[in-house]
Amino acid sequence: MKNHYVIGVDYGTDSVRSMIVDTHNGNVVGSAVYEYPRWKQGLYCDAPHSQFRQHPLDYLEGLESSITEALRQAPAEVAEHIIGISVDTTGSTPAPVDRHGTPLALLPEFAENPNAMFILWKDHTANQEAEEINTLAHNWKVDFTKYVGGIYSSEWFWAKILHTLRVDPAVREKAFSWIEHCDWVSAVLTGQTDPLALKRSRCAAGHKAMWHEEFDGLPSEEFLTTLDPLLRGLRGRLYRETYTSDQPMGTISPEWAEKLGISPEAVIGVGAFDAHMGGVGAHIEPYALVRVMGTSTCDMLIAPTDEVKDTLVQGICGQVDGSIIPGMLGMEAGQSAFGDVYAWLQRLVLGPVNDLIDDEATKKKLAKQLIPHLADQAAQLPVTENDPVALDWFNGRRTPDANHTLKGAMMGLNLGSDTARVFKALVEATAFGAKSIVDRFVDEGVPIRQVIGIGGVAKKSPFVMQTLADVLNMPIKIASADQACALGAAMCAAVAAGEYETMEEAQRAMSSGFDAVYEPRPEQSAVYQKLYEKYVAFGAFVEG
Ligand SMILES: Nc1ncnc2c1ncn2[C@@H]1O[C@H](COP(=O)(O)OP(=O)(O)O)[C@@H](O)[C@H]1O
Ligand SMILES: O=C(CO)[C@@H](O)[C@@H](O)COP(=O)(O)O
Repeated sequence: MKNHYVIGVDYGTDSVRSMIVDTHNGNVVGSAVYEYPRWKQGLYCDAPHSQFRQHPLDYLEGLESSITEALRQAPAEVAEHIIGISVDTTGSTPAPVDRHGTPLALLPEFAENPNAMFILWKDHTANQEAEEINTLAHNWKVDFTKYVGGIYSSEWFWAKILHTLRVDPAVREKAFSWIEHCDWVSAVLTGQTDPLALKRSRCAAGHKAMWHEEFDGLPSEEFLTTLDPLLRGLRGRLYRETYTSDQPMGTISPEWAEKLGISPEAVIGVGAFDAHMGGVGAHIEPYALVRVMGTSTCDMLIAPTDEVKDTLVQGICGQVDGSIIPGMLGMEAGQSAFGDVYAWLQRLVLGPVNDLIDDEATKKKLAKQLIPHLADQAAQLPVTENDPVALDWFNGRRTPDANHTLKGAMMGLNLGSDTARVFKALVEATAFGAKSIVDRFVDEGVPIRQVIGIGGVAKKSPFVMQTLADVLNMPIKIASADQACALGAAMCAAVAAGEYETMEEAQRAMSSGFDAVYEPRPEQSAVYQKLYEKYVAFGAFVEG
C-alpha cells in the first residue's frame, strides 16, 4: 500500500507548529515550530489594558515557514504524497475582513492598526460589551447564551466585534464581515476567502458566536440590533451553515501547492480550535475530560447527544453538536491562566534580578531553571491545612461562570512564606480551579470518568500533575503525543481527505497512546479537600 501523509497545523498563543504524519500509523516524519516575530516583540499589545492583538502576517509567514521546514526534515518522497492539511488555532480570535475576506491589517492603510488585526482569545478589552450581551440575553425572549453556559465572555466573538465597531470608525466603515483565525487560515490555503462562501467551523461558531440550530444559526438580527444598531446587517454577512472538522473545506490552491511544494490535490479540512483538535489527538472518548494544560487550560469532554438530552451545563464555554467528534456533543470549559500563573511568579522573581545582572548566559539559565527548581523544592514541603491559599484568577475566570474582571489573590502569608511556598500555593490554586470545573460538570449531571492531560505543562511538570491528581482525587493519564493538538489536526486532515471514514477510525490508527499516570495520594487528597473549602470561601469573599 502506498504511504499517505497529512499535515496538522497548530497555531498556539506564541507560535505555530506543523507536523507531518503518516496516516497509517501516526508516525511523525517532520515537525517544525515558528514563533510569531511581531507578537514576540510585544507589538500591538497593551497588557495592562488586556489588549492582545496578532498581525495576520505572523500567521502567514508562520504557515509557510513551519510547513516548509517540517517537509525539509521529512524524506524527499513525502511532499508528493501529502493528501490533506487541517488547521487548528486559538479562539475566539476573530479579525475584521473586507469583501474578499482579507483581514484589514493586510491593507496598507490598516497595516499598523491593532483593531484591524486578529483579537487574540485572551484580549479582555470587551468586558463592558460582554456584560451588555449578558444583560440583554438574560432578558430576551430566548436566551441565546443557553448553549454557551449561560454567560457570554469578553473572550468571545460578538463582544470583541462590538467593542471594535464602537472604538474604531475606520475599521467599522471598512469591515464587510468578520472571521475566526481557524477559518481564515484554512480558507487561505484553498484560495477561496469569500466571507459569504467559505465553510465556517462548527466548533468556533457554536462555542463562541452563539450559533445553534435552534436559533436558525446566529442570534437574531433583532437581538443584535437591539444590542447596538452598529451591528445592523452583519448577521447576513456572516454565515448560516457551519461544518465539522471531518469535512473538506476545499482543495489546496495552485499557489499554495507550489509555495509548499506539495501535491495540488491535497485536501484542506475545515478548521477548529486547538483544544478541540487536541481532544481528538489525545484519543478523547465519552466522559473523559481532556485537559489541555499550557498558558491557559481548555477542558474538553464529549458525550453522546442522546444521553445528554436536555441537560444544559451552566457556566461552561458551551456544548456544541460535533465540535470535537462529529455525532457527539462537545463540551468546553477551562481556566484563563494556568502556566501563565507560574510565568507571572517567574517574572516577579527574575525581573529585578535580570535588571541587576549583565550576563546573558546567566539570565537564560535562570529563566530555564527557576520553575523546575521551585517545583523540586515545593514537592518536598508538607501539605497542611494552614498553608497559604491563592486564587488562580490572574487573567480573570473563564469557567465555571465566566468573569474576566476577577483578579488573583493570596491569603495566609507570613514571614516564613518563601518563594517555594508561594509557588506551591499558586500550583494548588490552579488545581483548585480545575476542581471547581470538574465539580460543576458532575453537579450538573455529566459524569467525569477519567482525566487525560496534554499540553506543555502536562508534559513538563510532574509536580503540577501530581498536585492536580491529589486535588481532584482522580488519576491523570498523560498522552504520549508531544504535540497532541497538531496530531489531532493531522487526524482531522486524514478524515477530511477521505483516508478514514470517521474520526474514531483515524484515532485508532494514528493515536500514540499514553505514557504516564499520576495516581492521587490519599493523605494529601484529604488535606486538599479542606484547603479547597478555603479556596471556595476565599473566592466568594473576593468576588463579593
Ligand atoms: N517546568 C514547568 N513547570 C510548570 N510550568 C511550566 C514549565 N515550563 C513551562 N511552563 C509553563 O508552560 C506554559 C506554556 O505552555 P505550552 O503548552 O508550552 O504553550 P501554549 O499554551 O502557548 O501552547 C507557560 O505558561 C509556562 O509558564
Ligand atoms: O480558548 C481556547 C479554545 O477554545 C484556546 O484557544 C485558548 O485557551 C488558547 O490556548 P493555548 O493555551 O494558547 O493553547
